[in-house]
Amino acid sequence: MALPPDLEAALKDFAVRESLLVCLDFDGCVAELVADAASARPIPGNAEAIERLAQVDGVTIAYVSGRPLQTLHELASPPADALLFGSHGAERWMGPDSPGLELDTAQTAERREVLSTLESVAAEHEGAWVEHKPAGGAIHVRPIEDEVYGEAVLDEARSALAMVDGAHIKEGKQILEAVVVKSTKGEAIEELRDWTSPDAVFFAGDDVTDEQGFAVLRAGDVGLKIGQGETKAGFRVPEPSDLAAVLHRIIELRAQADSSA
Ligand SMILES: O=P(O)(O)OC[C@H]1O[C@H](O[C@H]2O[C@H](CO)[C@@H](O)[C@H](O)[C@H]2O)[C@H](O)[C@@H](O)[C@@H]1O
Repeated sequence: MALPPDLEAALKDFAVRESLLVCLDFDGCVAELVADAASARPIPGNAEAIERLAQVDGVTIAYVSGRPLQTLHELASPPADALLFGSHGAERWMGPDSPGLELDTAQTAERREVLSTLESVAAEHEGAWVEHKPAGGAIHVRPIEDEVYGEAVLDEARSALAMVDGAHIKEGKQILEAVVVKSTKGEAIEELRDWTSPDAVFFAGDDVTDEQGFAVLRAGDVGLKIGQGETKAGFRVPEPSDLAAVLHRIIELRAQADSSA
C-alpha cells in the first residue's frame, strides 16, 4: 500500500528519533472488528509488523485498549516486553511489579450495579449480550442484525446507566461500556510517555475512546486514525490491515537512517 504523502512525510521525521513509543489500540486497529468478541485476533500482517518493530532498538510497543488486561494478553499475544494498558487505562502491565486493579468497596458495589443494569437491558433484547469486565461492563449489540434497533438498545442502556452512581460511560462501535474507575486512553498515553520518556509517540486507533488518546499527542508525534469518522488524529488510513504498511515503513526508515549514520 502506498502511504498518503502527508503520512509519509510525518513518518520520515518520526522514525529517525532516538527513542520511540508506539501505542496501539486493539479492536478495529490491530484486529478486525468481528461479531464474536472472543474470536478477535491480530491481522497476521499486523502481528508480524508489530513483532518486527518490537525488535528495533529504541522502540517500545504499548497496547492501549478497552479490553481487560488478561483478555488483551490472551487475544493480542503482544511482544514479550510490550507495555499494556487495559480497561481504557484502568488496568496496566508495566512489568512484574505492576499493581493489579483493586476496586474499593464503593467501586465494587457500583460495578455490581452496572452489570445488573446492563444484564436487565440485554435480557429484553435478543442478540444483546453483556461483557463482564474487571472495572465495569459493556453491552454489545453487534449480533443484532437491525442496526437501528441495536442503537435503540444502546440508548436504553445509556438511560439506565445514568441512574447508576460512579458509572463512567465509554462510547464505542455497537457497544456501550460503563467503568467505575475514572481513566482515559489519553491519561494512559501520558503515563506511558512519563514512564518511557520517548522522543516521539505514535498512536493508532479507530474508535471514539481513541480520540482522547489523539488529543494528548504533541508536535512530532503521529496520530493515525483507522477508518472513517471525525478525528483529532493528524493522519488516516482506511482499514485495520493498512496498519502493517505504516509499521513496516517506520522500520524501513529507521534502518535507512542507521545505515547512513
Ligand atoms: O480499545 P479497543 O482495543 O478497541 O477495545 C474496545 C472494545 O473492543 C471490543 O468490542 C469491539 O470489538 C468486538 C470484536 O471485534 C466487536 O464485536 C464489538 O462490536 C466492538 O465494540 C471489546 O469487546 C470491548 O471489551 C473493548 O472495550
